[in-house]
Amino acid sequence: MLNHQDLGLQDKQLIKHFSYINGSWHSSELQIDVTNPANGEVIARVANAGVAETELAIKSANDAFKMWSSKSANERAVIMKNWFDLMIQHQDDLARILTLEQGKPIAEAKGEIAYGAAFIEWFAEEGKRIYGDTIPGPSNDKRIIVIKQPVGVVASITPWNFPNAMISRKAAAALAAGCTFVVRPATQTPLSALAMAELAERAGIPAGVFNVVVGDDARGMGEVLTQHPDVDKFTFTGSTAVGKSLISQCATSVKKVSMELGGNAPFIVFNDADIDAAVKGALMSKYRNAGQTCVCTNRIFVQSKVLEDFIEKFTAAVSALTIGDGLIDGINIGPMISSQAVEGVDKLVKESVAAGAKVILGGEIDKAGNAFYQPTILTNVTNDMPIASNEIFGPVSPIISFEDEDEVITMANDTEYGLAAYFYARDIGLIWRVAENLEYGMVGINEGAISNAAAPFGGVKQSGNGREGSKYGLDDYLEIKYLCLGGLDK
Ligand SMILES: NC(=O)c1ccc[n+]([C@@H]2O[C@H](COP(=O)([O-])OP(=O)(O)OC[C@H]3O[C@@H](n4cnc5c(N)ncnc54)[C@H](O)[C@@H]3O)[C@@H](O)[C@H]2O)c1
Ligand SMILES: O=C[C@H](O)CS(=O)(=O)O
Repeated sequence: MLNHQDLGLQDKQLIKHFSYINGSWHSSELQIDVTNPANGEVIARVANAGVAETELAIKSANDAFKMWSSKSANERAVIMKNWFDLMIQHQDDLARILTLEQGKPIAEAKGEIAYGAAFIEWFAEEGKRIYGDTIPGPSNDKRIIVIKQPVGVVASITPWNFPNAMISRKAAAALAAGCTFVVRPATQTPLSALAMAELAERAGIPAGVFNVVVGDDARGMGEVLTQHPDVDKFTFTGSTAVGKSLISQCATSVKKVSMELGGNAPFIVFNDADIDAAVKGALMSKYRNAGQTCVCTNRIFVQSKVLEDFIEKFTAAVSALTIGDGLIDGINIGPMISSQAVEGVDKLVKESVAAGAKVILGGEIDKAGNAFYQPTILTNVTNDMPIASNEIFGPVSPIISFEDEDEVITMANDTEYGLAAYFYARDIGLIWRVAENLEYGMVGINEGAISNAAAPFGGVKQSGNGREGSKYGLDDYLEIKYLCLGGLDK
């Protein structure tokens, strides 16, 4: 196992080995190995918390709620701004920790830290704008008043693909609203979450307000987080399959729920598109994090007149991508999270080739190691092939040709998912029709990078419910209370 010195951090105190509960670091007998997906090296061992520690974290959050929610929005904002400042101050170390445990290229990891911190900065301010209403009453002796209050204790489970930003996108909104927070991060990537807890403590976030429980008993810990009577709201980011199971668990106590789930993003190139811009946008939206993002392009639809031109330019661009250890500057494609993930992607490719798809680039596990999959392009793909109907979650671009607008809208919408969609066109009438007819929560128009803290991130259909980021992102952490003031005519 590497020791702290080998990890190359400026601030070695950012590597934490214990769950963070009620302002203290909690050891456990068993341990979990945290491995670098690029080479399989054990980079750290963390204590393996379980149901008991999860229950303790919820109790701590419940005990801290009155104190935290009674602070003014300004007081909470000052502390959250400290947290933001520390995240930016330690951006390089946090990014290195992230790449070591998750694999993404270091430049992307630095981008994720800035993206994650942006939610803390954004919601520190939004918390000051939680407005209510006064509504004209039905008679002159009554007044209707609406106030908004924090929902209470928030429990969450987050994925490995954005181990910093998926936590801060939730925790920042929760804390700004006056809620307290418990997160169980993915087992593969606990170090980023624990480093966030270390900086939260340094920022002055009080004990019990922000808690991180790390353990590999996902099911057992999940049952506590979704069913404990002191949890008022549950929020999850991950696959649709797991999300469905967690929603049903939350039903037992009618918890407030928000879900950020899977995707199957169409990327549509129309005849009048700027092809060079479309190639750039497709590269960004497809190959970020080796294709392991929920909003990654999953199907590329190209209108027939520009098909050959797009394929030629896109193939040249993808061929230029470099694959290797994410810690090496200039690497574009790092390892996937595991060799099992690679095998799953390779299976989709092979099954689709058997059904008639053609590999024009890549299509194999890379010589860099068994967790590396070559940036791949398939042509002659149809919408019903496995590579098109499944969320790939890997660096593979299936290209599907189409003739007209109605045909491509029908194909693009023919999925249970509805998270992100992208299209490139110039005709303003077509832009409005396509934007309104795509059944997705987020649509990039002549743009492949759409995620930012000011925008409402979320999906429709089986991609989830609720929104994270933007002025809408607080709604999931607030309850509306209606006050009816009577007897005012005396
Ligand atoms: N919509 C979004 O914002 C968003 C963001 C990131 C990832 N995702 C989706 O997440 C998926 C990839 O991430 P993943 O492989 O970590 O997803 P996953 O659903 O397998 O795991 C997500 C989290 O849930 C935990 N988990 C798994 N089974 C559980 C159970 N039975 N009970 C409780 N917890 C359980 C995991 O340990 C992990 O922490 C993709 O589908 C991707 O689209 C969506
Ligand atoms: O994959 C999950 C993230 O939500 C992607 S993004 O960084 O928010 O675009």
